[in-house]
Amino acid sequence: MAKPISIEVWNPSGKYRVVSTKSMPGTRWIRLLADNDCRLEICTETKTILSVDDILALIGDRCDVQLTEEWGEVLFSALKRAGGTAFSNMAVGYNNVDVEAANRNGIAVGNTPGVLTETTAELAASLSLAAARRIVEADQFMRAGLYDGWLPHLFVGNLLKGQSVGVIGAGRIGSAYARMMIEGFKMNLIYYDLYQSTRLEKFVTAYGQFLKANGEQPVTWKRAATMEDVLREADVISLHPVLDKTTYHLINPERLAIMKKEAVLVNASRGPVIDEVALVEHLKANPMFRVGLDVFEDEPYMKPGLADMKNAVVVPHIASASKWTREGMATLAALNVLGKIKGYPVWGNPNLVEPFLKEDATPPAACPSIRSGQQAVSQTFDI
Ligand SMILES: NC(=O)C1=CN([C@@H]2O[C@H](COP(=O)(O)OP(=O)(O)OC[C@H]3O[C@@H](n4cnc5c(N)ncnc54)[C@H](O)[C@@H]3O)[C@@H](O)[C@H]2O)C=CC1
Ligand SMILES: O=C(O)C(=O)CO
Repeated sequence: MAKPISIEVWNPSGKYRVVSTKSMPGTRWIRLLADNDCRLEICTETKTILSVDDILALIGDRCDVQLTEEWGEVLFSALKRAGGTAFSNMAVGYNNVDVEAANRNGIAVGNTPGVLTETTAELAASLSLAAARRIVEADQFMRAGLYDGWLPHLFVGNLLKGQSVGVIGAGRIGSAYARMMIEGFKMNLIYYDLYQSTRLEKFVTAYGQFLKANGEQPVTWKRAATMEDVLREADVISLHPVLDKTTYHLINPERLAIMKKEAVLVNASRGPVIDEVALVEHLKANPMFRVGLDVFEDEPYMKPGLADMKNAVVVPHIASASKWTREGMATLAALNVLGKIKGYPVWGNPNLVEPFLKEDATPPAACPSIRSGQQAVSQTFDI
């Protein structure tokens, strides 16, 4: 029998029981559930990743809906037995969710797209700059009291202006990142995706025309026929695909070998998109090659040797960590499960979630981004 697990309860007499495996930022998500006849139980365990037994104990013998954690057959069948109807990820990526198992158990699955697009892209841009200009190394140098005056060769890094920025996975976040690097640093884009990113292409064309009309060098875009074309040509490459079997170890030893020796590689998608053991070896052999990583293959751990690499900037999966975004993710996750309880229809476009995020407005009577037990959770829109 699983040991009891610490929780805080909101609206104890609520008709519907909603369980959250984490405390989430903000209070609107709590109010929305409590004000709609939900008893909300929030896990207050201090450990970060709950075990399956922990979550089974949380679900108990009656649970209407659930928010965020690793989910497969054991948990979805337990949620079904407890009368559950919905699960929502407090994340847009849902590789931690066995959607087929949810379908088999008739559990609707939600995620939180759109609200984290710019926040995540800004972190990827931050990692691009931090790696290109060796910010962390220089910071540590200063703090160690090693600076004793300006030197021509001190922490020389990479110029971005006029260089090539590569994006693999030009969806919501990849497109937002591309625009930041193009608008902000006049970089030229080369991207690879399974789908054409028409809106992004039109933006870059128009921006290039604007620059030319003002006597400046226009920026350009190119849709690569292969991923290798991006890796060969780009000076900065940022990874923004979903994690699935087609993108697992997408960056492998062979693809690392064809990248420029002084390239910058950024990953704010999922750790397993990169073969991290191969990356450590590549970083050791190529000191001018630099990486900026927000995610890791074996989170929360780094592969041996990565922590020692001066040409790596590493942060702990914080790409969506802005106040507005995290509170918005909590709101969307709560409204996904609340919408299922109320029998609301699915919102037409999960890319346009602003109507759900207005603090003092009543949210639309819809599920922001959830599919009934039979439909896929995520869609790819031409953004
Ligand atoms: N580090 C963090 O905190 C965060 C990480 N993420 C990750 O970023 C991912 C992308 O998020 P969004 O941009 O909102 O999703 P999205 O669905 O808008 O974009 C993903 C893109 O990847 C492309 N893609 C899929 N398979 C591919 C392949 N084999 N080769 C090339 N492109 C491929 C798709 O066509 C799509 O355009 C999420 O799935 C999640 O894993 C998202 C938010 C925060
Ligand atoms: O949204 C996601 O996919 C994350 O990784 C957390 O923001």
